[in-house]
Amino acid sequence: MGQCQQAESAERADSVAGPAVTRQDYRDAMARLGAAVNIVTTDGPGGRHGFTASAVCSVTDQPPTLLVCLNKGSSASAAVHANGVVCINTLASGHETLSNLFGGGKPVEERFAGGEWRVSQTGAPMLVGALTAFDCRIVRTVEVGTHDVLFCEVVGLASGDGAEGLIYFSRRYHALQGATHAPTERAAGA
Ligand SMILES: NC(=O)C1=CN([C@@H]2O[C@H](COP(=O)(O)OP(=O)(O)OC[C@H]3O[C@@H](n4cnc5c(N)ncnc54)[C@H](O)[C@@H]3O)[C@@H](O)[C@H]2O)C=CC1
Ligand SMILES: Cc1cc2nc3c(=O)[nH]c(=O)nc-3n(C[C@H](O)[C@H](O)[C@H](O)COP(=O)(O)O)c2cc1C
Repeated sequence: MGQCQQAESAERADSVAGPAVTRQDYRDAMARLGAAVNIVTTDGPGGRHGFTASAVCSVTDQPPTLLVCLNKGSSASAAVHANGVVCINTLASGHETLSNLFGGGKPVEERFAGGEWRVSQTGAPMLVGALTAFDCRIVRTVEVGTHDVLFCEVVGLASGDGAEGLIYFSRRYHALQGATHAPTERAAGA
């Protein structure tokens, strides 16, 4: 086996019988799957932290639950696990700079200085001006490969009046036109 083939085979996903899919193949395919952009924040005994996440998905509405995939190597990981709470702040168009601030490599204080925050019911920072925000307790964590899948039960919600969403697609941000609606705020089940 030549050097190139060896390197390629080392890059293949860890699957016994599955097709040969490299990490780069997978990422290139995922780049074609558009997703909302969120800043996931936390605070508590483990300290304040936050990271940008597109791997966020609704699981069930009873009890209202989302999942978030967090890279175990992220600088936010220890704080998220220690605090056991997160606020999933879904970004609106115009939040691209904030998304990049929380997208890695910046000190925590610099990240939070880029936005206006208030303290949610769980204590996690809630972004003023977020399209919508889910205040959550982490009820279960499942480790898969490089990531922890956090199952987050929603205990409070806040929706802003922003009309345009933000989508990450093809490694770029795109504004998404939507209908304007009145701001709401409520605890889950209310
Ligand atoms: N789920 C994740 O952990 C994601 C991580 N990122 C990180 O943001 C940076 C820039 O990303 P892009 O400009 O989109 O280029 P990219 O080529 O690194 O990623 C393309 C797509 O692949 C997926 N992806 C990337 N890294 C992943 C990972 N470690 N685990 C699972 N899925 C992953 C995402 O859907 C992403 O939009 C990279 O460092 C990337 O690792 C970005 C999106 C999702
Ligand atoms: C648009 C975008 C989406 C991202 N989505 C995720 C994600 O879903 N899960 C994740 O663990 N990291 C995601 N990241 C990467 C993290 O925001 C961050 O870079 C990573 O946690 C490492 O950051 P650190 O410098 O704090 O360690 C994303 C980055 C960007 C720019």
